[in-house]
Amino acid sequence: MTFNQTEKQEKEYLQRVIGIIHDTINHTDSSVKEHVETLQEYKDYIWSNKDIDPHEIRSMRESILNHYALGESVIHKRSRLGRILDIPYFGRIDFREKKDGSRTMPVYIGIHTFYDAQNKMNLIYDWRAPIAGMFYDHELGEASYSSPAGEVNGEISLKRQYRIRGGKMEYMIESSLTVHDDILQKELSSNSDDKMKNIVTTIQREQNRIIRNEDAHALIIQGVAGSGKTSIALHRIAYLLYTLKGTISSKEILIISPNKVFADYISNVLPELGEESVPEISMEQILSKVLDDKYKYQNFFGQVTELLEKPNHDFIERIRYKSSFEFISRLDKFILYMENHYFKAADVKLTKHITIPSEFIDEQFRRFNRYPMRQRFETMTEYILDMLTVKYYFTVTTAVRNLLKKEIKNMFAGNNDIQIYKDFFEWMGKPQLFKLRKNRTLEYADLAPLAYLRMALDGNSVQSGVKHLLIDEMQDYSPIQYKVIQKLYPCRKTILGDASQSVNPYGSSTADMIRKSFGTGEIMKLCKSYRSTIEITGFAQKIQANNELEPVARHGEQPQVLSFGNVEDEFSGIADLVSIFRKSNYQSLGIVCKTEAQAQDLAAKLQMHGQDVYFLSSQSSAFVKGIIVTSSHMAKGLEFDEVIVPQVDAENYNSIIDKSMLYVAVTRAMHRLTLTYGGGRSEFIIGV
Ligand SMILES: Nc1ncnc2c1ncn2[C@@H]1O[C@H](COP(=O)(O)OP(=O)(O)OP(=O)(O)O)[C@@H](O)[C@H]1O
Repeated sequence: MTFNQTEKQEKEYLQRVIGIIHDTINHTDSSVKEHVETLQEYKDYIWSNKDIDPHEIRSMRESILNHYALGESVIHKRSRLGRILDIPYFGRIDFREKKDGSRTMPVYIGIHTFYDAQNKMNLIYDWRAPIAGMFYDHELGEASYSSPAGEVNGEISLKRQYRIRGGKMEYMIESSLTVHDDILQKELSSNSDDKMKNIVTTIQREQNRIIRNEDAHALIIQGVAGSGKTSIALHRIAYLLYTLKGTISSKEILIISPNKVFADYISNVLPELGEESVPEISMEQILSKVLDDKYKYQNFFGQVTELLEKPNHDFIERIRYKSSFEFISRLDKFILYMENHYFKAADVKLTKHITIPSEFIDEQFRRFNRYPMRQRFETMTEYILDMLTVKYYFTVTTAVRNLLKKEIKNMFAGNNDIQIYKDFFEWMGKPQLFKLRKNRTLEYADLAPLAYLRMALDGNSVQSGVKHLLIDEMQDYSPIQYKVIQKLYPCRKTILGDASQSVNPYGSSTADMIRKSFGTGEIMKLCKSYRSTIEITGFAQKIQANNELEPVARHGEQPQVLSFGNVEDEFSGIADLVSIFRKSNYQSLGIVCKTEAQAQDLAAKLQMHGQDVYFLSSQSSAFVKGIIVTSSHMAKGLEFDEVIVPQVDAENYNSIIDKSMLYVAVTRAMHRLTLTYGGGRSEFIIGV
């Protein structure tokens, strides 16, 4: 007989579980109170007794620290319990192990484990627990999971999904499937939020494989637009924090994210899953730090803007070449060349009677070749002075030591970063590929090679505090950037992106290129797209086809392309669309322009027209709900219920990079999409 067979029984059981959670919360509250009172008692005692002996103080300090730690863990437990009251669980499987005498066990699955201490049983299993993995991976019938004691085989005889909100069961669905389509459809049809939400109730099988992959040292996820890459990567982090508890903590994970707005947008997922947020950083910050933040540089946003607004053949060539593997191999050869030609030894007169011959100094430079070049000076100095002391009883003074070190350093022609980098281009016979901008500002594409050179000369500063690195929007980074990353962060990595969504088409990387740069990596693909309706996905496919993409079966309105006679009419049309949006049930509207300048201009005009819109710029640090006017570059990774793409004119959208931007813009739409133009229609939307 099935445990909780009927919906009525399930509803009663839910209330029983909630009652037990309440009891546990009450118990936890009194435990917190006790800890607070005890700590207060200690404090009072210390304040009122001036002559406590040191022995007693020591033992009291230990007790206080103990109470404090216990109190903290109880508070943590209390907040977890508070969270599960709302949705204690969302799924159930009945599993019977293939073993004599074993009984069918109902496994209720939620965001956190809940153990009923009184009855000594687990009432809810964490979605990350090995047994819970079967909920995502298996249909009814034979199933297995890996436990610490080995593979457990058995059979799933029942599978249910529940929608519980505010502690009330809205409905339950019994299904033989992994995750029932109706529930997924309901999730996907709902409106967007101001922050990314967790998808723990509807994780799909192919997504679960990525979340739970513990083997790959570098897991590279190539996923089509809206396939859940970012969501999955964050669930994977939560999974790793659970599975590897004690060996990795949130602080030891680092996310390389494209900008502050995106970091803010995803910041809720881990806390929703009961984990702390993890630190984030940008690629530019990492590279600039390697160079001691010494140089002014054009940032990535600046590079993209320049490519969009003032595309210049030479600039494109510089970026393109610096993103090639040939460039890396030339750079490696140049480093070898420096090793052989940049150190010119000379005699050093240490005192009136002692001169160190150049041959001897040169020999030492070669002897210490296992050290990076600029690290040898100190070691060579020490070695030479030691030899002098041993052989000639020479007394080394600080002045002599400093003199010798300075002389040796001056024999090396590679002490100035920018100079050697310039030399490198001369040496290759391609001096035109390096250009310093006004005020000695480096181009973005030069930041990584310069950091690479610096690390070769000074040694790597391995960031051993980072145990797992997450890189989102992987397609926007070039192979040389990955080389630097690999040297700095030799830890495990999860890297995700979509080659079709590059805003940096001349300097982008595919999954294969990333694997080649790292020298290792397992590539996994996500081909199903969940964000947009079939109609929107079909429209995007006509702009830039991806044969691997499979849209989720969810229908909606046909995207519209609206033609206006001129820009003024187009603007009025957009203002009308904004008014229509306000009357709709949708929560978020993204007006996504090609460039930031266009977005700023449009936002200002709409504001003048009395429309309450928010201009999201590259300087913004938070995502807001409502009506946003922004550029494609900034919109990347975000999503909106409705998207309007203005100015899709032939003049505005005609290059490869324009096409990429248009693709990014249209794939941000979940439910409704409109494109407008006031002049000639762009070739990218002819026939769509
Ligand atoms: N299994 C799932 N259940 C419910 N929703 C899902 C699922 N997978 C993805 N989604 C939804 O699809 C949308 C896209 O997810 P996400 O932003 O993670 O995709 P992405 O691949 O990173 O997108 P892009 O590369 O286009 O920015 C989100 O609204 C997410 O909640």
